Amino acid sequence: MDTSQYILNIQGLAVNYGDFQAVKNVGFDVLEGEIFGLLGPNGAGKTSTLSAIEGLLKFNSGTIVVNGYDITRKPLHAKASMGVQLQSTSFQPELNVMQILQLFAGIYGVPMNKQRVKEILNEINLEDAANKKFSKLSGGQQQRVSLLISTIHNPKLVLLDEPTTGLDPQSRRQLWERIEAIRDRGHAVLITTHSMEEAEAVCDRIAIIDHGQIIAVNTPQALIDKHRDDPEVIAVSRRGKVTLEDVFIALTGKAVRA
Ligand SMILES: Nc1ncnc2c1ncn2[C@@H]1O[C@H](COP(=O)(O)OP(=O)(O)OP(=O)(O)O)[C@@H](O)[C@H]1O
Repeated sequence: MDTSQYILNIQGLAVNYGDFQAVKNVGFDVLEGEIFGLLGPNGAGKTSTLSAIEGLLKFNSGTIVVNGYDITRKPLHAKASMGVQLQSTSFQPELNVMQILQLFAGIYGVPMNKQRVKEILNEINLEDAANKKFSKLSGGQQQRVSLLISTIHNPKLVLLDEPTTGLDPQSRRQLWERIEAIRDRGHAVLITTHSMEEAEAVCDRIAIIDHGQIIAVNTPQALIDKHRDDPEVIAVSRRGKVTLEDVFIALTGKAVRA
């Protein structure tokens, strides 16, 4: 495959906290125009992997290349190629949406006058929110604003850490459509989620990580097809239909993680 299609390439990634190996020899690629899901039980190593990609965490070995830039050797270029969805708590609650968008546009060096802010809020059906304080928006509206900010500088790679947690079904579906729209504009999207329904619905490919190691990478459907007849999958499947969640539980075990 033409390696220029890889927006993110990770090889041999290891993250240790003291003597504890949280991420072991992790490798995967995210391609231009795909939504890639990183799935795993609590404590599997998803956030550690994401933090390493974001340049927030010094990793012990391996390479991470974003848009052709090695995160260790060319951190500024690599970071400029990424958009990270910040948690709602990262925003100043006293600022209104217009001020927040202009603040982040300024940080990224993107020209953004009031007219442009209104236009992009219009695109996400939030035209009435410009003068509202961020803290007064609903959870779904806050997520839409933070998704918008993650793409404000048109990054090649967008990193979304559990973007729909806590949203009602309508807001969740609307956010899925927005994430797909980001993909369809040619961005690569890396998403973590605990919702297998979400992964099945929006991810083009997924990787399952457990105890710091990647144990499967494929399209959701290919993983279901590959494992549908496994005795462990049949044992956990409910109501006769094999889902991605059944495969996930069969591969990672039924035990609840601490
Ligand atoms: N700063 C730290 N110091 C020590 N151990 C840590 C630290 N951060 C994470 N860990 C441990 O590393 C492992 C991986 O954690 P990580 O947060 O990457 O998992 P995760 O897959 O994102 O989990 P979750 O789904 O619960 O968010 C866990 O066992 C966690 O307890």
